[in-house]
Amino acid sequence: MLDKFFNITGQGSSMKTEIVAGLTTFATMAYILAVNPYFLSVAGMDYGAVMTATALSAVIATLVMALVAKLPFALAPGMGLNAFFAFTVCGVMGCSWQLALTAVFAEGIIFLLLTFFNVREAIINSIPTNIKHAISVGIGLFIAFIGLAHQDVAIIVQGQGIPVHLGNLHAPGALLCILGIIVIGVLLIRKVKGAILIGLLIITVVGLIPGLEITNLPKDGALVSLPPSLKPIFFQFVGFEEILSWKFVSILFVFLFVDMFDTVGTLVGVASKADLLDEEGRVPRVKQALFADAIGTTAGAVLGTSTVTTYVESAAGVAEGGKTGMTSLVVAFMFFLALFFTPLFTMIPAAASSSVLVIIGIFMMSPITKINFEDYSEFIPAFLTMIMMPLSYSIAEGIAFGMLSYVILKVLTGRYKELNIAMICIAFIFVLKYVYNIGE
Ligand SMILES: Nc1nc2[nH]cnc2c(=O)[nH]1
Repeated sequence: MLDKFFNITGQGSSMKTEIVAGLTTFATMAYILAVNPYFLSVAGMDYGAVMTATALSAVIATLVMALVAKLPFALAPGMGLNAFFAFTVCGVMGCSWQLALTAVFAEGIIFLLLTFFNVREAIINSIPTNIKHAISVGIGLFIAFIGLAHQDVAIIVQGQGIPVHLGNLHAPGALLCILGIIVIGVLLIRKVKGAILIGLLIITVVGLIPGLEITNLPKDGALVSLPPSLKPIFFQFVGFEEILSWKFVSILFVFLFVDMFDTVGTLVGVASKADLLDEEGRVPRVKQALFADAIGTTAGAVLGTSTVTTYVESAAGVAEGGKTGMTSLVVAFMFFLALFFTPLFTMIPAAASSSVLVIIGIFMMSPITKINFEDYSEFIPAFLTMIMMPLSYSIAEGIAFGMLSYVILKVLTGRYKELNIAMICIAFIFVLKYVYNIGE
């Protein structure tokens, strides 16, 4: 029945492949169950309640992705915007978390409307093919960088006088991450099914060796626990008088902008990697996928968490052969289980997930061969898209640099016939963003 509903065999996949893919994606995302509550608790929110909201919002959004869009993508509160929520909006700007949550809710509603009126779909379809390939490559570089620079791994660290440099390779976190890359690499070369998942488990077990202190053991030894109550953060929005301010509008704009281009980039990049794009380079059922994202953000804000987004980690399951909504159904089920087994799932150490991020980074690089290297009006924007993602630490900024340079170069070389109205509108919005420093 599930095979028929998701057309698993028809798409050249199998039930086993889809389940392994779902488990793999979940394993690379499980860290969010611990990290999101940690970030939002810095903003004053209740840690346990945010953990429940994180898992529940991931279940809801990923279920919509599985059952309505039938695509192998998983969703959860994003790491870029939860940091912006906690450290910029509530920290630097001094706003209450209730105001920040209201901005997330408003963003979710606007997203629903933009999706309903096909605006987001038009944006995705207007991205030039070479930039679409470059988005995948840029995400690859970005996630490998995230893995290598994770504080518990620190193979790449902040430099003194230079932006970054090599960290201490003798530290256990760095060594285990390197071991993870080698183990998964060997398994992949030997074509072992479930290579990423096996690698994750091996590093988690090796991290248990006494003295290493890599794998996070549950504090009181209990692996099962009831989910904490949502009550302190459920439906906590501010009134109209606080919404009618420039501060609120500028916060809302950043949530909207980053979420929109992050999601667009992730959908295009990971779908391209999964060979899911049609002949014209379009993501199938993209409207439904965007709908899942918008529902996730809106429901997440009601439950009490920052913007829910489509995760780049979905590339891990796709790399294991996941092609259908069955993969995401497994992820949704695992997030549901996680509500009761949080201590178990948060054992996976950063060294293990970071080695996976590096390996996925390598997978995401492969569309580089499809980029047109001969025509500089295509290659320069593609290059800027790729290089700006890791260096600005943002998928959205990478796309902004790529799209802006694309339009400028085509106009200045008299090739404006290759542009369409949507591209010009997007470039114009990016010009406004940079001229007025919105989001800085
Ligand atoms: N696309 C995307 N994937 C993520 N994985 C973890 N955080 C994020 C995020 O903010 N965006």
